Amino acid sequence: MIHFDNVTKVYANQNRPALDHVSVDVDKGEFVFLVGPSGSGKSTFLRLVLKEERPNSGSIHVAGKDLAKLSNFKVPHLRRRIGCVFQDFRLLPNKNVYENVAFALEVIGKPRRFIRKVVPEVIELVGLEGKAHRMPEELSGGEQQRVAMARAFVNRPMILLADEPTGNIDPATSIGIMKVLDRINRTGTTVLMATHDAAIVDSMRKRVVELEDGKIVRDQSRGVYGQAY
Ligand SMILES: Nc1ncnc2c1ncn2[C@@H]1O[C@H](COP(=O)(O)OP(=O)(O)OP(=O)(O)O)[C@@H](O)[C@H]1O
Repeated sequence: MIHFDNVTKVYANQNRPALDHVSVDVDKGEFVFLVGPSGSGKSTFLRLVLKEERPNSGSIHVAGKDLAKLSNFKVPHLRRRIGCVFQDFRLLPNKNVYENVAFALEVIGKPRRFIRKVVPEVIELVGLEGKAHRMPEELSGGEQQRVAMARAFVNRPMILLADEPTGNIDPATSIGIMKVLDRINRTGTTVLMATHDAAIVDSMRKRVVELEDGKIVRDQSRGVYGQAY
């Protein structure tokens, strides 16, 4: 589903690569944690998957497509098939829960009847039934992140990228967020989550890919946050 072959990314005016000869394969339906210290290249990896950045060398395939050969006008189509969740939720403050989720489908032209059917289903999937008419400011951080996950998932993306999704959420609430990500993963969506949250990584026992100074230093199935000896 995601295939990096010897990928190097050096940002302009930087002498050290953000990613340095990275090769990794993520299969359809996998759940992968991307861990590593601040500045190790996790966000750069996610941006390359979305073709928000281009590598200096190496090749990247996403869902069988060589991103180097993907013309600019096809990039929005790629991004439509990849859901994104961020640390800071990024909800529309003047739309309620239902409208925030529905908006993701409206902008890609889905019919109103379809939207009315699937939005309540996804709101229920993330555990927010009964809260569809709340405004973001009337929700806890954990609930806002559930809305963001519903919005990212409502179009049934093949991949969900999560960049530090529990970064602004207390540990007890984070467990609920991870249950939703696990539920999304069980529908067949490939999940790639960048995180510093050791407790969460240790509790999930999923594949762990660790970056350090832009290099993969560990790739472990059913791993933990720190190196397990
Ligand atoms: N737009 C940019 N321009 C120049 N350098 C950048 C840019 N984005 C990231 N970098 C540099 O690339 C390296 C990797 O950064 P990246 O954001 O991918 O790390 P990260 O592991 O996601 O860190 P964090 O956990 O703090 O988010 C860092 O040295 C960073 O300073």
